[in-house]
Amino acid sequence: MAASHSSSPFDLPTPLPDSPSRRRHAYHFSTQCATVENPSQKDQYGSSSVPIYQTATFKGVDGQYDYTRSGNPTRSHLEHHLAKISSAQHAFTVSSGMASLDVITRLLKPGDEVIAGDDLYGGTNRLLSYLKVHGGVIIHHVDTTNPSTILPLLNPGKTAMVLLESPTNPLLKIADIAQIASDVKQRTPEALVVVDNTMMSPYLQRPLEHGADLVYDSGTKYLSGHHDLMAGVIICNRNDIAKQIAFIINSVGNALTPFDSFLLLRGIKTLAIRMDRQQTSAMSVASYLHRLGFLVHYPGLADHPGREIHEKLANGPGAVLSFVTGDKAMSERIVGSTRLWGISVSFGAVNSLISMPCLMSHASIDAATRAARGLPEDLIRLCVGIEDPSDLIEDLELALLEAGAITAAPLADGGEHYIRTTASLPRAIAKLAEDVKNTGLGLRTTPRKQENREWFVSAPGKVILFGEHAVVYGVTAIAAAVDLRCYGLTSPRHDGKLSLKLPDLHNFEHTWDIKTDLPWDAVTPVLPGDVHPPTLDQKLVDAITHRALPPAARLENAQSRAATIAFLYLYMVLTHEDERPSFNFIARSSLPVGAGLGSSASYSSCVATALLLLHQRVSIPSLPPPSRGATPTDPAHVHVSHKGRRALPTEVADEVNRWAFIAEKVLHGNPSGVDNAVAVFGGALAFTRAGFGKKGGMEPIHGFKSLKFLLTDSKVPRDTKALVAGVAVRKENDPDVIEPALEAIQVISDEARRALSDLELSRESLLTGLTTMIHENHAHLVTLGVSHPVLEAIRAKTAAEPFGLATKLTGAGGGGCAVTLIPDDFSDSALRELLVGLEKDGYEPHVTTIGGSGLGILSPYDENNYPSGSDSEDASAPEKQPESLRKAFERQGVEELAPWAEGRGRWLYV
Ligand SMILES: Nc1ncnc2c1ncn2[C@@H]1O[C@H](COP(=O)(O)OP(=O)(O)O)[C@@H](O)[C@H]1O
Ligand SMILES: C[C@@](O)(CCOP(=O)(O)O)CC(=O)O
Repeated sequence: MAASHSSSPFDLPTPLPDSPSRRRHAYHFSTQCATVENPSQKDQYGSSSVPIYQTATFKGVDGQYDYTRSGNPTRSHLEHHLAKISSAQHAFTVSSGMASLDVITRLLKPGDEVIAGDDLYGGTNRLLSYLKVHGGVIIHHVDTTNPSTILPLLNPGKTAMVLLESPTNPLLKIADIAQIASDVKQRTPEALVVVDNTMMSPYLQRPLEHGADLVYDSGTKYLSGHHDLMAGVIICNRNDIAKQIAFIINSVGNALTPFDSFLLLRGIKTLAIRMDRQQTSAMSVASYLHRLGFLVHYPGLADHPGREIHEKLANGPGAVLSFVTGDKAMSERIVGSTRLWGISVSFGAVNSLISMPCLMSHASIDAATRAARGLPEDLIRLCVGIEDPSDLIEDLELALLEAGAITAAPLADGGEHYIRTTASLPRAIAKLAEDVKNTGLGLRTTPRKQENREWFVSAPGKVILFGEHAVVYGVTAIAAAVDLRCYGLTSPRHDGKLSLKLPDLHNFEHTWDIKTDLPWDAVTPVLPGDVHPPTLDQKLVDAITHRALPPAARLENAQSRAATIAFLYLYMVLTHEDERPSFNFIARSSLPVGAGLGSSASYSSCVATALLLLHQRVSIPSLPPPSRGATPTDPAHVHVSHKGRRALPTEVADEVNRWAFIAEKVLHGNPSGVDNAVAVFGGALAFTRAGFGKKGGMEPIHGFKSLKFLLTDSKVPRDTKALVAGVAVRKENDPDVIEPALEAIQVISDEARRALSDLELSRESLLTGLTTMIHENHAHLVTLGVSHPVLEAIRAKTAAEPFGLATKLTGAGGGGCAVTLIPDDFSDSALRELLVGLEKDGYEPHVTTIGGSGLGILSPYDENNYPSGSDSEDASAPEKQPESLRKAFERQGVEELAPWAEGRGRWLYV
């Protein structure tokens, strides 16, 4: 993991790459941990280990230090080192993790309100309860796994602090720190977002980067790693808060002692290496218990409900997990039977520990509150150390056997294996059902209603500025929404049929009898609340391909073939039991199809949204009914100045994004996910795919809106799937050429991200920098083998005098589109001349600004304006009835599509 250094003043000895062409990488985290250097505090004898200044006072009057309560050189070294590895501006160390929270909560005043989680470390809960009684502070406990539960409690002028743990202790629940921090900043900007990061350490998670104001760690745990000291760490970036924290620590007198500072500094040097080992073993232990059938809480497991969010926030699942047995006495027996696992509170040491939170770390929370907050009495927490994982699993297995939690069962081949004893199964099943029910988009308790609405949805295409192809291998891509979109419209049927119409693809159209024409025997439905596995169900793809596609003659076009399979795949896996909605779906796009502008992702996003709405797996927020009749131009609601943006909740966007990614997999084989992320979330993003040894996720970039680009469609068709597969082959055959190109592209993306977010960078430097980076990124794409003579011709034309512009291919390349940066001082007449020249050569140029809205859904309040476009009803529809939305949609020319759709009413956007 490369650390981000831009915000830390402690930039030595870490080198910063100063030009995209000079590949000099920032030191990785483990290097930084091991390298303790503070240039402003050189040791007089050059000692390689920081000395312990075991002194209470310092002589003299004008020295840097006078009294160890206020400052001590050993502690300064430690704090400098902690700020460096946390990429933070300020770090403080105190006598324990709880002392950190004590210092932080001293920022509160009587009457202030604090919002905290409902699954919290017992000590945190105890201190908050104390403050409630003695400090007049109002504490709200909420389920932080659902950011929307916090919203109603955000009380401007009152809410002073939002206190989060993620993962929580001990249930390993995940809070979307980034989403919550953004909500808090929007509604109660004065409130501080505080995160207890002890479970993760700065190696795995840096909440300041996700919008937190203050982060604290119990240094007793992973940072020190040996359970031989107590320490607390507080980090922050804001100078005003840092000043107050320093004041409180000095006043209270709980700063870390010189000797403990020395020990903590020593421990930190091995943080990364310990955590890597502990995390890998934790994954093995979690998988082992999961295989036996226990309900295991660990964000590394595929079925963990918060896994995707956790992967966005952190670089790994950590080394703490918990599980239930269904029986408190049995749990006690298991804990008592282990030998290698020490029965102990705390976690983070090199030795593995086992505990029952309700009897130990969380015993200070009374039983009724524990029950109310869903903390099971039989919960066992495991904190995995660095011992050999096979010894750990064997010890656990023997303890499970001794306690009667597992039993030997015969295998068909005559061997035997262990299975969980059935006595505790009902409880686990009940819990599972409860978990599913509790997920926001979970199982419906009411039967499905017949859907009579027409759903009109749309999603934008994208332009990748930097990082295409490389993004498939974990390199960051910088991409933004374009102002061309795909539109999808559903209309209900009542005849048990399903139809798909794709006017852009040779007017492809087909209708299926849902019961008889689709290969239902091949589908494993994904139930509401569940996520689709990371790989496609090839059996279903094959069954659709061979048994559900229309005759070959009608589907010789590979594009409509792929689009149909993607549509049917989603339709079938989203269907469960006999809930099989009957409707027509039609998609049209103002984007060129297959030109590198993400037409497939915008189509996938429209399909996913339409199907999720029709399968009633997502719903859009309800508004009060209009006070007067709506018309196509007047939605009859209060005017909303932000034009519908942010009206679709994040849960809907996330769910659509997950399913659009599945459709993209059908269309592309191995998509990175950047295209569908832009299609759903809109704006401009720095996107990194998860799973390449570094943090995956996306970050919005704001510096794009003012830039003007030219997108030139070369009109040379190409196939993303084949181009991506081609790069994979070259990477395999020629790693010495391809790997350095991928690394160089990462440097460009990092640099571009930094430049675009740097508000102080002059416009001229930004444009010059982007120009260089466009040339360099294109050169690397040539190395990856995805350019095309026609793209080089467009580059040459735009670069030639008098234009002198920088152009690169965008998207998969091999034809498709090129993107050209238009600087501010490029005259209108030169632009006209360039456009005419490009058109003359047979290309299709399009001047655009980027970064507009993502996924949109037409608010359904206009449903009365258009009768349902049901095919089965059309025949009997009286001529004089107004035209159906579907008919009008089909009739629009491609140029009019966007303004016409806009005029249909109020669009809600992500
Ligand atoms: N308007 C549309 N209607 C139907 N299918 C579409 C549409 N736009 C894109 N697709 C699907 O996406 C595929 C194009 O994907 P791809 O080659 O990656 O091009 P792009 O670079 O535009 O995303 C098409 O073959 C088709 O299957
Ligand atoms: C080449 C790639 O980086 C982008 C593909 O974009 P498009 O399909 O050409 O619009 C592949 C991907 O990110 O999935």
